[in-house]
Amino acid sequence: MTDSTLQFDGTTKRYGEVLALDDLSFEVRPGEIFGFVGSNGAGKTTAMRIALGVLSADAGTVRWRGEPITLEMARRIGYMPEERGLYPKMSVADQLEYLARLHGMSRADARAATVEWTDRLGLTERRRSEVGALSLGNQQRVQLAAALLHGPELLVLDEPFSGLDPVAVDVMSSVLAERAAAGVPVLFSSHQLDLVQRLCDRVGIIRSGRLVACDTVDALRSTERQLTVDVRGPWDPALPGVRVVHSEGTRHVLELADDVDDQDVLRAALAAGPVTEFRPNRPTLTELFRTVVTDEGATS
Ligand SMILES: Nc1ncnc2c1ncn2[C@@H]1O[C@H](COP(=O)(O)OP(=O)(O)OP(=O)(O)O)[C@@H](O)[C@H]1O
Repeated sequence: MTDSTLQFDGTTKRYGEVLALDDLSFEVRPGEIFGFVGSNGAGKTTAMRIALGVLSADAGTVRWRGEPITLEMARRIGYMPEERGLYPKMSVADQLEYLARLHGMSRADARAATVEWTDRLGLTERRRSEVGALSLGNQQRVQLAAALLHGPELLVLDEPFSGLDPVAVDVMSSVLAERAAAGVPVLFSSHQLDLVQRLCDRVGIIRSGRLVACDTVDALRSTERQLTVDVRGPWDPALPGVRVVHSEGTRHVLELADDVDDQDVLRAALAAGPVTEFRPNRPTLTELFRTVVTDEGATS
């Protein structure tokens, strides 16, 4: 494979007793925005750090453009680590120019890119401020600028949206879409599943270091047979082959096994009282995530 796909292949990592990644395999294709989601401690950061070569795997490989990622290749990646590594006493502009230079840019290019990205991310007025004096959201914007200003050919971003206000979320979303449209593979982790649902071409759900679902958002949302039923009366919807995803008052979201006839569910509901709502339900990514995670137990 010589295209710019990022590929995890059987990646496994232990921290002592903790199996943080367990035979993790998936790929992020050129031009694709891939959302990496999972509970706290599921293994997202570990996977991303291995992709960057910051951490080594115990088994398996991560390849980009068909090869294990070398230090030289890593310079062409835009990486946003979970633990943000900015120098608090340096000004925003000095910081960004310095980081751009580390990525091999000339002084003039580094300066121009700093101006461009600080303008784009709404930091024009903050260029001369010390990073440590900025609000957390603005520090986050600087971190994003740092990941983007050298024109990376692969983006690996650990929770890039956390702490951003809605305007910054929109800017960030459009930047990711633009980079993907230019053919860059984009991998990012997030707990903001509505955002992931809106933005991503494909999503990988990781639980205890294993990939438990990986597909387009549409395909994932179609895998469950769910119904929303509202019955104005006391009703226990836990019929054979029916799992109650959640109930709120008289309104229930139900997941049906393959052999359950939805008309039987309707008859049972009508026997309990007037049915004011009965419709197939396409779960949101958030609902799907809850199902996938709680089905198989909580993570550490
Ligand atoms: N340096 C370390 N030493 C020991 N255990 C670690 C270390 N780093 C991570 N772990 C463990 O590995 C597992 C995966 O952690 P990781 O940080 O990759 O998860 P995550 O999905 O990024 O979580 P979050 O959403 O909370 O950021 C967890 O059980 C965590 O406690």
